[in-house]
Amino acid sequence: MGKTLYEKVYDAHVVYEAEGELPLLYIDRHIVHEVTSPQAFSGLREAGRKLRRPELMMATMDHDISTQEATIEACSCVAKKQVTTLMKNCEEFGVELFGLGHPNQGIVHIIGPQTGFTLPGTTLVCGDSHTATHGAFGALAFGIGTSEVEHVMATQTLKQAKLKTMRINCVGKLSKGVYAKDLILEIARVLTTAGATGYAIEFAGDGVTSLSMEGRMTLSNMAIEIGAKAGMIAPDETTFEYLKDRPFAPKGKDWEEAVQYWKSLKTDDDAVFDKEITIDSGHLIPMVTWGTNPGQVCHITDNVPDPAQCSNEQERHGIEAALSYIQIEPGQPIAGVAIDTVFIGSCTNGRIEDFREAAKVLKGKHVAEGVRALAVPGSMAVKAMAEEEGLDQIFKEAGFEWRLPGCSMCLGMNDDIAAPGSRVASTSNRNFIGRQGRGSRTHLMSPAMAAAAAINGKIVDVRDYLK
Ligand SMILES: CC(C)[C@H](C(=O)O)[C@@H](O)C(=O)O
Ligand code: SF4
Repeated sequence: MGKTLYEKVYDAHVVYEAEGELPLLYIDRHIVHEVTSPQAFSGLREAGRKLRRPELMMATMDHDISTQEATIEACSCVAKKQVTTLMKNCEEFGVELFGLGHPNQGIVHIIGPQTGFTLPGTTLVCGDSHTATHGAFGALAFGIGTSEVEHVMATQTLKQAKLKTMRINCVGKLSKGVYAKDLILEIARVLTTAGATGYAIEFAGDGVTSLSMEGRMTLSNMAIEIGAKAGMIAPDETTFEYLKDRPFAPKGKDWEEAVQYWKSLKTDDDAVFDKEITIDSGHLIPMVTWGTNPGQVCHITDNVPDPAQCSNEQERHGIEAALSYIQIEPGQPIAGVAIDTVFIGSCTNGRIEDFREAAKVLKGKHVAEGVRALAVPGSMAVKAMAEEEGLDQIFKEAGFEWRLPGCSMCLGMNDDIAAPGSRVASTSNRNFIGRQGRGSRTHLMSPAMAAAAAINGKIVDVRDYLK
């Protein structure tokens, strides 16, 4: 029987399998950030250990740094400590750090791919739940806990159970005004946030292969939001084209050999998945979340659910609680809901294409009165590219604040916090209660949809603005 893409990468990395224990996998790549690494470094220091392969690690700061000023002074108290600790640790243990102001600095899941550190067929880990993002390249990438971070640092291996496999076949290319973000939100609607628990997903079909690498990363990024540990996409010409000549990608003869190998990283025709589902991506329309998890989402033309019409008691309570927090009437249309804050950024939608698409909507327009709008590039490279194309001007002229790279209002660990009671049109990946600031409410959507919401002061169908 043939193998799936996941099985091929997993099997190629098993270094030891003791009876009755989980297989030990070799880890090719490890990225660290300021929030989940301090204890791991301390553990190593206390045990008198060194890093097994420091050259396979990359470090950056993203979660709680200021996006207004690239200095330690501009960081909050806790952030200052985490940032300086990371600097000291990287110095002491010999890890390459892309710190504040460095041209490679940015959100972990944006700088890995952009520098060619993320490669097909590798195992890649990071102490961060959205590590699945790198699976868009055909890497087996997943988030790990702090004790696992320490284990990888010390041994370059990790014990990992083999996951169940699921293929999500996306049939049909996305139409104008519909993006990878809409596709993953539709998948979350169909599967719910627990639908892929225990699985490694493979995203397939022409709805996926027609996407750019940026779009594919948006899909893989949110695999965790439907419960999956990994979200992989088979590497193809689009992948190779994206990676060629990136600083850490192989060069010359090594590149040729690597591409040869990467071409084998496809699910075999006779491989069997534990589960397969099909999504009609060809007829998809823009999506917006109405609740407090990414699975509570509907099409822009829909009304939010009415709990009174729900026969399942648990589901009814879930809807009631979400609507009560989010303050939307049962059965109300999602279009037309007023927003006062807009956030375009994060590891889901903080890439160059995201700013290009939002800028198309914003060009020559201004955000509605009373709307606070932030545009936060995912990395210094994205920022530089956007500025070279003049996108920053479009954002600024539209009344957006154009910031420095970081996680920013995705989770409000720095001072980019949504005000209590505010309602945010956000391109990030989590709409949990209070995620962007205590008492704030989040509606997840694509960058183009967020831009359209910004200029209208309410949730609208972006397709009306792209004619
Ligand atoms: C702070 C960090 C550990 C966290 C995560 O693991 O995901 C963050 O990135 C998030 O998105 O909530
Ligand atoms: S941008 Fe948001 S989701 Fe991504 S790593 Fe940062 S906090 Fe986590």
